[in-house]
Amino acid sequence: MSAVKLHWVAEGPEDGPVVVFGGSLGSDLRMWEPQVAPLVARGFRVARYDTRGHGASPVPPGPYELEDLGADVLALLDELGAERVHHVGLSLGGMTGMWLGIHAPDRIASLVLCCTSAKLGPPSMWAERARTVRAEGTAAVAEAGVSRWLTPAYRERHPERAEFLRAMIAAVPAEGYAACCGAIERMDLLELLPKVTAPTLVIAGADDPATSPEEHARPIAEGIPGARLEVVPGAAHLGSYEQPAEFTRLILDHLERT
Ligand SMILES: O=C(O)CC1=CCC(=O)O1
Repeated sequence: MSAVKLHWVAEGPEDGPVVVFGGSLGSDLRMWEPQVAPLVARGFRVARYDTRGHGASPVPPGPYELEDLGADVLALLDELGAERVHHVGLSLGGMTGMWLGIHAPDRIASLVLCCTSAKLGPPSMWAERARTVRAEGTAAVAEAGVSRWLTPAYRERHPERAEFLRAMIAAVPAEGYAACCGAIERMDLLELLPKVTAPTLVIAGADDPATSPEEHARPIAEGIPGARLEVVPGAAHLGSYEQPAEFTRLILDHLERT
């Protein structure tokens, strides 16, 4: 399949180093709002995109593969006129980041891989979720999604933010969400991680029920030469949203070192 033209927003100085942000399954580019102002204030050009099938990006019929999502980002870099960028991705966005680091190393100055996995099974779970979404819509999986994204304590303190995120998932087109489930179901990057040459920071949420630090983040950090692992307390799967200050501090520190 050929690349689609993603919906994106870029903020910050036009001549600043470009940092591209890719989000989780079920999200749109608003999930990165907490990171924008701090990075812009440090002189970065922040480009956020909606993954294909999500937000205001096109929804081509499935199946999608991870290479399609990667090709979409390479087309976005061409559109931005950016030869080489930093890529920050969370979950599905991190999987796309790994694909870019493996297959387009010349375009990637550094990687930040948040709350993600190089192989996320079982495949039957993704097939079942895709079936549910195609039959009943994304609203049917939105509540369960928020319960993986946020810790119960955060939800209790911020019910309005939990509702904002629930509505975000419920607004994703069913075919886009389901086709991305298929891409995750078939993804296996573990053996390819040693090919990544970009300086890489892996960030995990200590309380992430979907991509736990030990089962998912550590194998990535051990597979990518020179990668560093940080585990953030009090964060579930959408760690950059729940613990924005600590995730942003770690991201900025990594960007400014590379
Ligand atoms: O929704 C989930 O189960 C968590 C998740 C896995 C990949 C992704 O982007 O989100």
